Amino acid sequence: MTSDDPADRFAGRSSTDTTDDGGAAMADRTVGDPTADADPADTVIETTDLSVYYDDVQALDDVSMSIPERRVTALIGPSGCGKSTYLRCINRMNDLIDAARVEGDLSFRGKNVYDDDVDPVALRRKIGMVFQHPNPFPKSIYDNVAYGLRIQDRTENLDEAVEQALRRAALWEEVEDQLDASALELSGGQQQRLCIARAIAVDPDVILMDEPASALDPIATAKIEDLIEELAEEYTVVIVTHNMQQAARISDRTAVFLTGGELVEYDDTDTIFENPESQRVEDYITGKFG
Ligand SMILES: Nc1ncnc2c1ncn2[C@@H]1O[C@H](COP(=O)(O)OP(=O)(O)OP(=O)(O)O)[C@@H](O)[C@H]1O
Repeated sequence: MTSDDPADRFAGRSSTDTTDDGGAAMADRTVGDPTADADPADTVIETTDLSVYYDDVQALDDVSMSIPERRVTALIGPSGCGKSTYLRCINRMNDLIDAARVEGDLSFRGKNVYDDDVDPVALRRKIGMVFQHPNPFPKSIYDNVAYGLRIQDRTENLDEAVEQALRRAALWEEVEDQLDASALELSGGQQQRLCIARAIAVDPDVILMDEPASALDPIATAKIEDLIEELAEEYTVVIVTHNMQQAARISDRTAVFLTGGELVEYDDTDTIFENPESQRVEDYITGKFG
């Protein structure tokens, strides 16, 4: 019998060789109560004592947190506190950095993504990523979105899949008459939505976003923010942002990292911004440092 567990599709394992509690057993070891308003089974990503080093520099220090399904989780904190490092651990993009060393456990739907039997390429199909600067391929709009599907030989109903991804990325109406035009002719905001369409075309479970709007003007930023909120109806979204107002506007949960790669507080976004537990977090969000 084939398992429906998304994690099976990146690890090539049987449905019986890991726990099926979605990592809930570890929830009591996390900062705050990450699943206060949700069933613990809704945890998609569970980090336990995650530390990352670049050679001798420690970028993350024993980070434990659970990321809930179909919510927007924002990672905020001053420059260099490890937000991007944490994000890149989730889909093993840090594998591409020779100096990076990861310790601890990071599970995606109950399976440690650093286990030997995990294929990072397959993992990245389930956990897509959108970067700070839009990076469409120098190809047509259509070919950008179709790219991942073609690589996977999923070319049946390709036109329909491309249209659906562009619709979900709120770009279809702007590009439906110019699908063969170069993606590089689009505006920066459109290019970023195209990159989001490219990421969702392969049907991921999680979308990681590293400051996806920081290179965009306010109107394009507003569109991306609206889109992120819509995407969370279907996907789990984790976003790094320097913009605290943006985190407050669009996220459900907020994790505050401070210097040294320490996760200082993680809670509902309203609590973080209105009633943080830690004085250091209050000082940071009120602009006293950072
Ligand atoms: N490829 C790398 N090689 C060596 N050190 C790195 C590398 N990437 C990050 N670092 C170091 O790791 C620490 C955390 O960096 P990271 O980029 O994760 O922080 P950040 O919070 O995302 O910062 P920013 O908000 O400025 O993007 C910093 O001290 C940084 O210099």
